[in-house]
Amino acid sequence: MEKLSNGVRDHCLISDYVSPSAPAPLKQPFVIGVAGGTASGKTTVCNMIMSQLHDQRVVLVNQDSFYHSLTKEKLNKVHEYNFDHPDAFNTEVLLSCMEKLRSGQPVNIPSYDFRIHQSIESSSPVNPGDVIILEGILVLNDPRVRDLMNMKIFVDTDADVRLSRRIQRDTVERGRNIQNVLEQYTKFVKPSFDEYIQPSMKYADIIIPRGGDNDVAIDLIVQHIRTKLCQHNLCKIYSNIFIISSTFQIKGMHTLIRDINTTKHDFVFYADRLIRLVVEHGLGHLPFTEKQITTPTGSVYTGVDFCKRLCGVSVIRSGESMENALRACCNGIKIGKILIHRENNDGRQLIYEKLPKDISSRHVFLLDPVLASGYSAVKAITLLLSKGVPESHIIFLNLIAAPQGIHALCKKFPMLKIVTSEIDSSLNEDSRVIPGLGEFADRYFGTNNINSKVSSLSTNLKLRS
Ligand SMILES: Nc1ncnc2c1ncn2[C@@H]1O[C@H](COP(=O)(O)OP(=O)(O)O)[C@@H](O)[C@H]1O
Ligand SMILES: Nc1ccn([C@@H]2O[C@H](COP(=O)(O)O)[C@@H](O)[C@H]2O)c(=O)n1
Ligand SMILES: [Mg+2]
Repeated sequence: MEKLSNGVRDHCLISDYVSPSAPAPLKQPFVIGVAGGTASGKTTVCNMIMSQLHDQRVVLVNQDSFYHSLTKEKLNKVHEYNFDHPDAFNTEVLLSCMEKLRSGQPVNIPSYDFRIHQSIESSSPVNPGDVIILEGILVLNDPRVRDLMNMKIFVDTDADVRLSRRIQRDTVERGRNIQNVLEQYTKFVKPSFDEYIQPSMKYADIIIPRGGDNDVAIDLIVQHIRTKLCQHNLCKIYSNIFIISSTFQIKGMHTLIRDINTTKHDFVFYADRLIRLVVEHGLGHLPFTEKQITTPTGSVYTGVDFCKRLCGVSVIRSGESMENALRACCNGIKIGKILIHRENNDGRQLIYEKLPKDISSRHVFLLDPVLASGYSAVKAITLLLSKGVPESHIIFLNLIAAPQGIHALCKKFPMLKIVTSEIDSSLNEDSRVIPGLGEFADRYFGTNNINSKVSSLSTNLKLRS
């Protein structure tokens, strides 16, 4: 009899439990905010990102479009107007447009003419995208706007460079003379930068020094957006794939475990941290019953009772690396094993299995850190089904999944749940995940040698002879 880490014994029937409402899959658009001082290169960076992606699922919204039009009185005293103060923008309209885009509705974004300080008649229709980039000097200043964002970027360019660019741009493109630009800069632009824009840099997840000159930063952002687009597609097609929400901590752990130069010690440490997160997320998909308890203050607390008829099944060898995390969360959990031999790219043979006898009455966590083509996983899941485990009681936990594997499993087993931490781009000709991390088991258990390091490098990079 097994015991969960809360010490409660295994006594409940699965039918006592209700299914949890599944955490919302990644269906809402991914919103990226790009802030920075005037002429730091925000518009240039966003245009570069847009043209590199060349994808209509990515839409760009400029905060400039939401400037209040100046009344006649204000126009007469335009040199006294502060265009760099938060009140210069109609943030209510910006928020309502962003909400509409986020909920999948098209919007008309106003067009603004810097020469006449007015919104002009024609507005631009913007279709809802999977990724929305919102760019402008103050987009990180207002908490309501900030809260819409999944990723915040600040373009940080030297003030002298910005001033010289602004003089150039505003005299050529915005109908100003040098005298106007300098006066406005000293009176309003610089003080507002110091008061509102510079302090908003602390909210940024990414700071891009040198703006459009920083090819490396732009490449990274483009790559990240491509990943998000791929995830959006898969999550739109399948409701049974769950990606743990990405944070820069998680991205950092992935960066370490994927790096060919990471030592075994660090690989194990960071893989273990990620595995623990995936296991905890997977546990959130188990059914539960409502439960009331009394606290030491004599008050009643209404909570939930975990499902206790669980087991793990690890796919030897790499799946064994996930056993400790599962044991740490579910004290005394039974863990079965499956050994599957890869015969060629698409052939898989079941070599060995040892599973709990009563597995058909348990919720099963299938453990394998990398989902590539899905052939091994299909073999493992087919075995579990043949033992009487209901498809809906299988939760497949892994760290990295390739789109091919997700398609294969989600199509064949629509009731199965897959919980992963990142979806990679594809498979190479050898059916290995790319960018991937090489042979997980070899790196985790320290059985890789220099030759295998070189061979994994050559499959990933195609070394010149
Ligand atoms: N890396 C760069 N090198 C040279 N000029 C640049 C660079 N980035 C932007 N510019 C120019 O500087 C001006 C301001 O850039 P822009 O992207 O409009 O900044 P922002 O939107 O932050 O105000 C534009 O005229 C642009 O062409
Ligand atoms: N009528 C206007 C409206 C705005 N400005 C200035 O534009 C700057 C914001 O645009 P960036 O592309 O430079 O980020 C802001 O600093 C305002 O001073 C303006 O001059 N006239
Ligand atoms: Mg701009």
